[in-house]
Amino acid sequence: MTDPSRALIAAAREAAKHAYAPYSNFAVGAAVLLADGSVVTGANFENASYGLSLCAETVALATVSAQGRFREVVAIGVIGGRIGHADTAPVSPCGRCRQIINEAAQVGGRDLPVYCGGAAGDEIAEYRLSELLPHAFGPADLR
Ligand SMILES: O=c1ccn([C@H]2C[C@H](O)[C@@H](CO)O2)c(=O)[nH]1
Repeated sequence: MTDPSRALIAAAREAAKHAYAPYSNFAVGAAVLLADGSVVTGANFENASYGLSLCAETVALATVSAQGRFREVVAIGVIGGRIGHADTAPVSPCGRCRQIINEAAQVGGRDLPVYCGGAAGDEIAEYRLSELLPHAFGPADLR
């Protein structure tokens, strides 16, 4: 497969248009690439009870799971930035999302590439999940 980073960042930016982020005013989009080439997206979903807010990566991966496709994840793109600004600094997944991405990585048997971008601009930072979450706790620990 050709490098999917640009397509995933573009899909994540499209998804971020649907962020529900009236409290932080920070819109995040995530795009999950599946093995057959299809892409599932999500955006952050905030709540008046702030701590209940869900991140874009979590929303996207829960949607993938609800489609019965959690084992098929091959890469993830994430973007974020302040609403109404063209922020270019790449946003990388929060700690909780790294743990959730790790679940997909472990059940799918892939050290998932995570592409990080800003709301605008060409900069893409590329990581592997094992770099973002070394020595992770995961399914193997429960065996
Ligand atoms: O990896 C991240 C980090 C933050 N957010 C959201 C949570 C909150 O709605 C807003 C500001 O933290 O960004 C995500 O969606 N993903």
